[in-house]
Amino acid sequence: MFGIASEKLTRRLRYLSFKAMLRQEAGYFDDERHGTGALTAQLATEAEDVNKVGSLVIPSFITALAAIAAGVAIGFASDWRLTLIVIGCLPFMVLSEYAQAKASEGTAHGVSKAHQESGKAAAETIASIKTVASLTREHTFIAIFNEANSSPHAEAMRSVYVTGISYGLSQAANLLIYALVFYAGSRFIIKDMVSTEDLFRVMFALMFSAYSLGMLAQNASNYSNGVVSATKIYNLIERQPVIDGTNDTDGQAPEKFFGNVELRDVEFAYPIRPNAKILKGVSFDAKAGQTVALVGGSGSGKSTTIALIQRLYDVLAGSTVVENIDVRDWNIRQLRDSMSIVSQEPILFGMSIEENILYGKPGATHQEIEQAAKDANIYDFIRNLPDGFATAVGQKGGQLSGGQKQRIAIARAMIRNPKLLLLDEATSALDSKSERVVQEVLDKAKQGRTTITIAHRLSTIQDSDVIIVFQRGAICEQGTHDELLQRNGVYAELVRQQSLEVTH
Ligand SMILES: Nc1ncnc2c1ncn2[C@@H]1O[C@H](COP(=O)(O)OP(=O)(O)OP(=O)(O)O)[C@@H](O)[C@H]1O
Repeated sequence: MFGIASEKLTRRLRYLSFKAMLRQEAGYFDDERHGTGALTAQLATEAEDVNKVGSLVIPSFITALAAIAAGVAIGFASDWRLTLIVIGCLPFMVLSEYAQAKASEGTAHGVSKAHQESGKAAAETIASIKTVASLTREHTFIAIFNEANSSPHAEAMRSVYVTGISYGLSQAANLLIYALVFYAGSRFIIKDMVSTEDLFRVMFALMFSAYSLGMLAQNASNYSNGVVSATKIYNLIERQPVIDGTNDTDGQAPEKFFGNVELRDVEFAYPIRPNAKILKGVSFDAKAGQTVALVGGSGSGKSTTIALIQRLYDVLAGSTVVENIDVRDWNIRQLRDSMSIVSQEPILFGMSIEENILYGKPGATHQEIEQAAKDANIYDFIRNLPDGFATAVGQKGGQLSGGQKQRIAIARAMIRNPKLLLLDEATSALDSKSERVVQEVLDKAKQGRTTITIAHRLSTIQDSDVIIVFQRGAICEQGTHDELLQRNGVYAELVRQQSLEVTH
């Protein structure tokens, strides 16, 4: 009964903590202390700790209480002197069981923590197997894994000694206590103070009580682990995120969305590095239907700007305004639903092509899915696959080429028919042939919507209505391609550098 109840509670806690994780704002995950690895490990193990309280600690507490009551009653009904002697010895027996449990539990914890470290090294290597193989660095990573494994090995060796010695000591203590009680009992029998039956009755009744108390003592450590884990889980569940991506009730949304975006004197620093200003007074407009390009050196704050438009973070000062509403006043789900983003690394889920596209617009008809695939110029490819739209893409889309993945990601973005399209270097991870195909798709996709695009290849954004040039977190120039060339400033220099790269 307790087992069933605690299993149900564990499932609920897992559900609530996963839901809580999805509610947290992006900055929460940037913080290494709350890295995804730590949180998912928390999800897996801490609910289990709480489970043990219900399935082990509570039942063993009730069993121990019942066994002690019965043992003491039987003992006193048989012989009170022997009963008092055995009761006097009980704390020592319980203590020795507890010490043994504590020692082996402590070392087991150390071993499993050490194994987690080496497991992390192994998982990271396997996940990057192609890079490891192409760098021919297999031996390096085998050595790293071996090194990471030496700590669990040392821990395990320590555990063997500690567990062995503490087990031996606790068994010796128990046997000593038995010997003492039998010695006292036999003296009583010789003196005719007690019968042999009574001696064995008292012994067995109270020994079973001691055994159940020992079990309780062993499980008591699970109780403290359970409390610590429950506190962590509840802290996560009860944390009120500043930006709650699952909240679909609060906030407002405009009646009609045209795709107007406005940044006003935006100052920003990432929560993990609050003193490093990333954006310093950034202001620009993207009017409905315009194509606005963000260009500039690496690390100048372009992707950060896109993240602020999606309200993955909050600005420190100034405001990000979408359709005349500050993003902080928008309903966060409606804000994000009203735009689509295509980024450099297309992220597909390990499901079918159809399911992946459907994530853009749950409930879309098959016709809409096909149309989105046509818009993304991937329809013919999908139709020629043996399983068509039902083809599984593999984990992270691993069974597709970069260009195919990107076009499916574009289909997922286009199925929403977004009025605001954000493109964060959507073609820069592709080879030149795929890049051309995807660029054509994107050029078509820009029609009839506001597009904010980050591009390194300046030739792809020359026709933009406005080009915004970022330099170290601030805008240094903005205008059309021709205006900026005439100005002969940073943009013109970037164009010169790229044409030099092309001609060389
Ligand atoms: N999650 C984060 N936490 C802390 N700092 C970050 C985070 N993401 C980016 N940064 C830092 O913010 C700065 C701006 O990064 P951002 O990605 O916006 O630049 P970018 O102009 O898009 O660069 P690139 O063209 O290389 O993609 C960089 O210095 C980067 O190290």
